[in-house]
Amino acid sequence: MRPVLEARRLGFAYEGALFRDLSFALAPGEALALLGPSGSGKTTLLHLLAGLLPLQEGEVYWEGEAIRGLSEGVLARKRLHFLGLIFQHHFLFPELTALENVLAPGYLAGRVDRTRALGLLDRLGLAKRAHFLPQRLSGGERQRVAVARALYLRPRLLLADEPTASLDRRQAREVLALLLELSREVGAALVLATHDEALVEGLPTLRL
Ligand SMILES: Nc1ncnc2c1ncn2[C@@H]1O[C@H](COP(=O)(O)OP(=O)(O)OP(=O)(O)O)[C@@H](O)[C@H]1O
Repeated sequence: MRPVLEARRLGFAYEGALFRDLSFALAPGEALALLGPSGSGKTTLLHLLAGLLPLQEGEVYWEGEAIRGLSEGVLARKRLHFLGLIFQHHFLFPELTALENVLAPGYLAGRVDRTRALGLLDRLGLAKRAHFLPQRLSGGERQRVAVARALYLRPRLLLADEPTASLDRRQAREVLALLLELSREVGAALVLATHDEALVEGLPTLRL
């Protein structure tokens, strides 16, 4: 099967080299944990994989297509459907309800399906919170809304940057378990950056 994401011999340096010669490929539904201490380059690598930072050495392929050389406009259009992003901070719109936040990418893509959004919130244990504003949700609940939003347009690839770092242990495990379960279910590849080795025990890992 063609990989969803392939990184071939990636290297990147700011002043000094951050990493070099990184290669991996992910099939649909596969997950990879990026492990490394603060400053090791996890966010930088995710940005390269997302086409948000220009490549230096090596290549990134999205479903077999090299992203080097694609214009900003083309990348942005592809990203909307190909990629779901989840960050350490949830970045929900504070003035929109949980449901409206999940639907937000749908407005951009012209695909507004309230039933799908409600179904995702339900899968994430948030059926009763659909009409709450983010300020009335717990940290774990907000992050689960962010997961639902990232999944809404059925992305092929999910990139998650320390998505559980602001949560307590129990909530972190819950959010991670749901993220893994749902990405497998929809056949999205997942790259998850974390400094927390215990949290991702058992997952394939790449160390920076
Ligand atoms: N725009 C930039 N210019 C110069 N150096 C940068 C820039 N962005 C990041 N760096 C440096 O690159 C290194 C890696 O940063 P990066 O954010 O990728 O690490 P990280 O592993 O994600 O860290 P954290 O877990 O703390 O988020 C850091 O030392 C950082 O200071």
